[in-house]
Amino acid sequence: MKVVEKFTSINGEGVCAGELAVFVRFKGCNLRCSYCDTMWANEPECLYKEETPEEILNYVLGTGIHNVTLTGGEPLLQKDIRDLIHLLLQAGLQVEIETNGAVDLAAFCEERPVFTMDYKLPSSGCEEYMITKNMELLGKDDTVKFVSGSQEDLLKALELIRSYDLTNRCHVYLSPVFGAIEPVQIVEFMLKHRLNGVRLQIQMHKVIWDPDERGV
Ligand SMILES: C[S@@+](CC[C@H](N)C(=O)[O-])C[C@H]1O[C@@H](n2cnc3c(N)ncnc32)[C@H](O)[C@@H]1O
Ligand SMILES: Nc1nc2[nH]cc(C(=O)O)c2c(=O)[nH]1
Ligand code: SF4
Ligand SMILES: [Mg+2]
Repeated sequence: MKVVEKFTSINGEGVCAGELAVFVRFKGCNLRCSYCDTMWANEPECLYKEETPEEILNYVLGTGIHNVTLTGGEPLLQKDIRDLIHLLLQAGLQVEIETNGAVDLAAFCEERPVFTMDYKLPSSGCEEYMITKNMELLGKDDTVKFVSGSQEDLLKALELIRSYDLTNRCHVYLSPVFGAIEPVQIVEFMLKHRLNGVRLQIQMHKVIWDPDERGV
């Protein structure tokens, strides 16, 4: 598997935000979002270490931390990702996958990690690649995240939350594209539309550390 970084930190995003987590970041992505904060991991020349699922499991076990986040890049494009998910779950770890909404989740639903799935909104430039039937595969422990950079994005998120009844299916987060929209604008939008059951999320690691710092 093509690993570009592994580190321990607090999870800065999602339902486990604030808890310790081990991160494994994989190289390569099938999208190119306008705002991507880890585009370096998607570049063909990015250096990586080839590691087996067993080696990754051993690293994770060695940290003594129970939450594992697989991210990237797009982690579900790694050839051995199913083997890795299997090993981590078998070891009793809490496995979260950050995925971009452009990979069919049906293939990953037997042995179930927790999915944090983005729906890429208009300002990402990648909305056309969204596989909307993924929404129907999500359950109460999963999350749909709308990373929003404009009012147009927020209106699209609202439409999807309503049409898929997302707040009754899974966790729903609105998160600002870092630096593109003020969090208060999202709060105002939530109040205006009475978005009960939806949470605002700010990437906590970008508040704690320099926003461009890697490995945190
Ligand atoms: C770098 S992506 C990797 C996983 C997967 N490719 C995806 O997009 O979900 C991890 C998370 O960071 C979010 N993200 C990337 N750039 C961001 C930015 N500039 N501001 C806020 N969130 C960002 C993505 O939307 C995604 O939820
Ligand atoms: N601390 C921290 N938490 C995170 N949660 C999701 C991340 C990601 O890049 O997917 C991330 C990250 O890069 N750092
Ligand atoms: S899908 Fe994720 S990793 Fe890929 S470009 Fe978009 S934010 Fe970056
Ligand atoms: Mg990140």
